This record gives sequence, C-alpha cells and structure tokens, in this order.
Amino acid sequence: MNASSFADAPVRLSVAGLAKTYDTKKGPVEVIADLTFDVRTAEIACIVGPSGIGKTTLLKCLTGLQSITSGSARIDGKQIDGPPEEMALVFQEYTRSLMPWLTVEKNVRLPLKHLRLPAAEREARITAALEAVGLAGAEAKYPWQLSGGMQQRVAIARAIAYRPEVLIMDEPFASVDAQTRFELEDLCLKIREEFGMTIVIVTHDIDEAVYLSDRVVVLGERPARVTEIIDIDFGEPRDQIVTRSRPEFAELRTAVFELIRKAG
Ligand SMILES: Nc1ncnc2c1ncn2[C@@H]1O[C@H](COP(=O)(O)OP(=O)(O)OP(=O)(O)O)[C@@H](O)[C@H]1O
Repeated sequence: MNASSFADAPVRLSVAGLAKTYDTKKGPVEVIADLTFDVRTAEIACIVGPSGIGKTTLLKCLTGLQSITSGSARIDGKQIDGPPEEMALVFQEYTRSLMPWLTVEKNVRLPLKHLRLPAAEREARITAALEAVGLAGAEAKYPWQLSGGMQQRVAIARAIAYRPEVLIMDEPFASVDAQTRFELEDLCLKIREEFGMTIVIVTHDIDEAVYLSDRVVVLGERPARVTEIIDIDFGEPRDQIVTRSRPEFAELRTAVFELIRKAG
C-alpha cells in the first residue's frame, strides 16, 4: 500500500499494547488482547472488524469511559485515564445525544460552558461550527424539527465548536440514508481540512472506511488484535464518484473485506 500523506505529522493518538478484560459476575471476559497503532495529527483513521470484535470497547477505552486493563492509550504523550478534555465524541444515535428541549444553537453551546471562553470567542466558535456543517440559519430550530441527517450535523457542530484535538465517532452515519451518508462523509473530510482535527471513526461500512481514511485499522481474532493497518493515499480532495471509481479503491475495498472475512 502507499504511504499515508500524513506520514510526517506528529503522532497525536498512540495506542500501545492495549488490552481490555471485563469483570463480569460470571468471571473475566477478555475482549481485547493486544492493540497497537498510532494516529497522526489531522489523520482520519477508521477502525473496522467483524461484529462483536471489540470496536466499541476500544472507543470506550480511548474516551476514558472504560478503564484499560493493560497497555496504554495516550494523546500527545499523555496517558488517558478518564474522559480527556482534548476529545469529543459523536455517536450513531443523535436522537439520544441531542437535548430535544434545547434549540440547535443551545445544543452547540452546551459543552462550551465548561471551557470558560471569552464571550466573543464562544460566539465565534458557535457561528463557525454551524456554518461548517451547513446549518447557519437553523439556530432557533429544535432537533425534532430537523431530518436525521441534519440532527447528526448538529451533533457534529457541537463537537467542532468544542475544538477537540481528537474527534471520536462511533458508527456516526449508520442511521441516515445513503445520500446523507455521503454528504456527512464529505463533511468529515471538510472539518479535518478546516480545523486540522484528528478523527477516529468506527464503521461497519468498508467503502466508507476506504473513502475517508488515511489509515484503516483492521481488528481480528478473539480476543482482538490488530490484523493489519492499511495506509491509504488518495490525497485531497476526494470525490464520492471519482475516488470511488478508481481501480485502487476497488483493490483496497477487496483487501479490507478479505481481512474482515478472515478475522470473523
Ligand atoms: N460491559 C461489558 N461487560 C462485559 N462484556 C462486554 C461489555 N461490553 C461489551 N462486552 C462484550 O465485549 C465484546 C465486544 O463488544 P463491542 O460492543 O466492543 O464489539 P463491537 O465490535 O463494537 O460490536 P459491533 O460490531 O456488533 O458493534 C462482546 O462480546 C460484548 O458482549
């Protein structure tokens, strides 16, 4: 595979020998045996693997929602041992992550309250985030007045306004129609470009992983290990029709598909 175009950027997220065993009433359940991979600054990395392999568990460890049993996960060299300030999360279920009684603008404003920003900076961030996701003008609407895709845009705007170093997304586009999914994928590429964010996405969609990623981390075996890390070098800008029509796209999709099938 080609070298990533971000090969020279500093490592932002470093996962080294990460293992996770859940303690259950029936005894220990070892879900992740040994994961090691890096994500460089402003890279998009997709985590793929068969169902139940431990992708969400990995994200929970990265976001400090679950403790790591052994090994480490670090942002800019700093060990993650609780929810890191440098991270924001976007879930599949936007209906559960947005506050239905708050307007779009107030939903985006919510996490900024903890940051104690000067008022002008706070307002500028809210405006910029809503503009970036194409929701300028929808500030006074409530989430339930918007389509699913627009609600997910609000969730993304909220994450952008927070300006995290690392944006973590768990199956973010699984609940929207195909056309909206393409638009939201392109929105991810745009916010990486505009804000220089490092983005880690768990997805079941192999085409999505190949289209969006600078590297695809394939998980396999049970308990989970990294089966392969595939660097993808389509460069920028990517285009839903042109990029997906490239012969390399088909080759990469087949390679990832075969790895997941073997791993399952
Ligand atoms: N809190 C928990 N306690 C015990 N076992 C758990 C817990 N959470 C998840 N597991 C187990 O860990 C394994 C991996 O689950 P996880 O949700 O991380 O996988 P996944 O790859 O995200 O799955 P999917 O692709 O279906 O979304 C499963 O066998 C699950 O039952």
